[in-house]
Amino acid sequence: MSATEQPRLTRASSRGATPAASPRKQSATPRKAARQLSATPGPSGGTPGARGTPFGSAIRSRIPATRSRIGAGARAACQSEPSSPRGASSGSLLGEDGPVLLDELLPPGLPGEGDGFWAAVGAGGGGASGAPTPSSSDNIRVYVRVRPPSSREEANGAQPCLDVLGGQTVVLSDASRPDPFTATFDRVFGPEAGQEELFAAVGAQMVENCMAGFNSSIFVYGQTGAGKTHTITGDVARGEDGALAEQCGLTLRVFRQLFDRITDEERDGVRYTVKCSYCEVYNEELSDLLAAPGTRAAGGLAIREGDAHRGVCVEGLTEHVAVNADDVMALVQRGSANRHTAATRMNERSSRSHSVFTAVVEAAEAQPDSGVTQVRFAKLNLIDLAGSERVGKSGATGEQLTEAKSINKSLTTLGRVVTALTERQQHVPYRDSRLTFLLKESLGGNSKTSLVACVSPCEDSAQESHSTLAVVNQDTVGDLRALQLENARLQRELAKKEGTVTAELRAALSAAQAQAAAAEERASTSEGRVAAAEERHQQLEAALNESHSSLQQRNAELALVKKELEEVKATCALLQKDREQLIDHNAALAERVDSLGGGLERAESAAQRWEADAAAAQQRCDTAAAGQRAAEEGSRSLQREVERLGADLARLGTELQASREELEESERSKKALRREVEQVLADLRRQQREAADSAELAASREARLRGELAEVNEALSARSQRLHELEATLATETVATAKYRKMVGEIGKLIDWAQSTSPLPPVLGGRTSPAGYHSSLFGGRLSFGVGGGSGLVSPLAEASNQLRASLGSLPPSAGPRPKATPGTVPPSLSPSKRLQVASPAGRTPVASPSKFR
Ligand SMILES: Nc1ncnc2c1ncn2[C@@H]1O[C@H](COP(=O)(O)OP(=O)(O)OP(=O)(O)O)[C@@H](O)[C@H]1O
Repeated sequence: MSATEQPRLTRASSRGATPAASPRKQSATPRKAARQLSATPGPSGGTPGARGTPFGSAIRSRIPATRSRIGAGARAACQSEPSSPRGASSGSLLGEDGPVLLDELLPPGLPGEGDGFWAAVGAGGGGASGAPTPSSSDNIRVYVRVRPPSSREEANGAQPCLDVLGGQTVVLSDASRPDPFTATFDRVFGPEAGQEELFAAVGAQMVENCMAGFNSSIFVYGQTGAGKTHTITGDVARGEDGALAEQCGLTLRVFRQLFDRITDEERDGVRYTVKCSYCEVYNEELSDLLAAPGTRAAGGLAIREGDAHRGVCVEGLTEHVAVNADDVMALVQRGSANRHTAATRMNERSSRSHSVFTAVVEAAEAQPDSGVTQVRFAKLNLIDLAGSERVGKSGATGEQLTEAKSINKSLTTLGRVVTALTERQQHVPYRDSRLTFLLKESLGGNSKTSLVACVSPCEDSAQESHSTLAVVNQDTVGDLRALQLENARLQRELAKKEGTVTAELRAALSAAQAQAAAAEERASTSEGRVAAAEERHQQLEAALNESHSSLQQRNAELALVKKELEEVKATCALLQKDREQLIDHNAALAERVDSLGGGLERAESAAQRWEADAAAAQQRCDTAAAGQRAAEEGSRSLQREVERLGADLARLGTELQASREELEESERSKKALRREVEQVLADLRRQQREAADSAELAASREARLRGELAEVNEALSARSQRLHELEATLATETVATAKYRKMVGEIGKLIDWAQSTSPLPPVLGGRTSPAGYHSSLFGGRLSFGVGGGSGLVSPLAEASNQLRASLGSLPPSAGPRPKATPGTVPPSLSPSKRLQVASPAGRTPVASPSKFR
């Protein structure tokens, strides 16, 4: 097995797998080998190799011869297309910056359009003179499929322009070029070829490649409406009995066979897991066609270059475990419904994106001798490329124009990548487009690729068909160059070997000649000896000839051995690496086995259960991932809610702070108020105490006053009695006083009369007095005061005045009250008058005289 054919056996299982194929795996059991060898023959007659040696030695051994023929054919093809110089017949496409010619999409530096850059395929034929030469490549095979004319084309009376010759050659007769264009491929399928035929030739081989551990891809390429989706997907409806529809495409057929093979292998104790993903590249954006609705990442998914084991990975791309072909189809149908499609002039439902359906097939096999579980991975990609189109013809504008530019750009990059790979250039521009970066592992290295170029049979699509056939053919030059280099190297090696062999032969010849000379010398001594010498000479000559031819044979064998040695060395290097890893792993395992001891068996059976659970868990994981994404969305909206609540909270916090301050302020005022209230209460209590004291005082004063009043009343009643007595006396005396006054009055009158010059005496007691005196009824004071002598005051008046003085404020006696003289104050009223004058207006005097009444 050559280094490039090393199956891609990658990661070790968690229980200690060997990362690479072990020698045991490569030399399949007779049963498996028989099964593999009996698989569908390769498209160009090759038989799939035994397990671990796909595209077996039969194919490999005939490659050099075939290649040299391809080289010659290709050169002839390139030179025999004078009628189609670059650009002259190219269709106009639209590049990033406007219309570009089709041939500008071809890799630079290549000769004319007869060159192809897809794989080591048959060279483009050189028109009538071109001798089509089929070829095969280990890693890339190119097929052409010519679809039947569509009803639209038939209705338009379109003329056919393609002929298929011998199953490998296609001849395009285009009115726009004088000579027909001829190209040869691994296989050409005519309009009559059905889906099953295509699968048998293309799909079945890919399944075998995948089962042998190679990354395998099928691309469908071609003009829009040429039949790519029909070829890769087709009609996925199933009959009532579960039978496939006649027009069912490659995908369902491939997976049906893959699961049949898995079932077979599982009988031998190998456990398989198939995880599928489905994505599309649309306008250079990668999106998951199986993502739950509403979870598609804006701006597309990111592609990362993972570690050596994981390779390229797409972040966030969902993987779905499939256990049979129906599961796969359900996924394909679900994803296809999410693809970007649009109605174009060429196709009612034209795919506007590149879609990549990937199944990662994982095989885990426990090694009975070591207990190590070997895990192998292989990827199977089914790629439906968006249709290349001539913008002018398709009439694309706006969004469709952008799509067309993006599609054409990524197809150009795909071509450049393939060229770089086949020319073994140091830099391969994988990263120039999403599609090539995504498919990095499936394009280079050990991967096996089949390309199906789809073309329309009708003349109105002749230019597009010509472009398609030219593009898929371009790789011949790369392969030719590689072959030329290889050829030169072999020539140099042969020359070197020939030099060595010639020298050896010359040495042998001269040794033989020396021997012959010696023999001749010896023979000359004797006749008999001469004859013997001659015989010996003939023998030596025969031996020399024999050794010469044996040397030539050895030389040829040496070249083969050397080549094999190189392959073996490369394999050994890989095996050595694997061995070292295995040794490391075994050491770790041995340690683990020691430590696990008797628990190993239990662990093994538990591990088997875990493995069984793993698939279910994976499915749960997928569901959980979808759930998680939904939860993330929920969490994002919660986050927004939280932020909104946060803002509310902040606002409430501010309000709370303000309220707190207000509260503190009100607390302070409350405290002040409380203090005031306490103060008021204290005052009140003090006043109450004072009031109580006052009340007590007042009560005692009242009691005292009451006592005094009682005493006064007593005294009053005594005095009243005395007064009554005195009044009685007064009454008596009043009468006497009246008489006395009358008498005094009359005396006064007499005095006045006596002092006057009046001759007539005053009337006294109703009679005229001689001195003109008269009686007057004026008060006693005047009467008593008249004359100004106290000797005139009666004893009664004096007693009355004394009584009044002792009573102070007593009201005038019930006796007759003297009339006031104007300008004087009656002495009986003066005390009360004084009190009233001293008190404020409207107020009751402090000591009411009422109680003394
Ligand atoms: N080999 C075939 N046999 C019968 N019908 C076919 C065949 N190839 C294509 N068709 C029909 O032609 C039409 C266009 O084919 P399809 O959609 O596969 O084209 P396409 O290359 O995928 O186009 P686009 O790039 O626009 O998506 C479909 O109706 C399909 O059924």
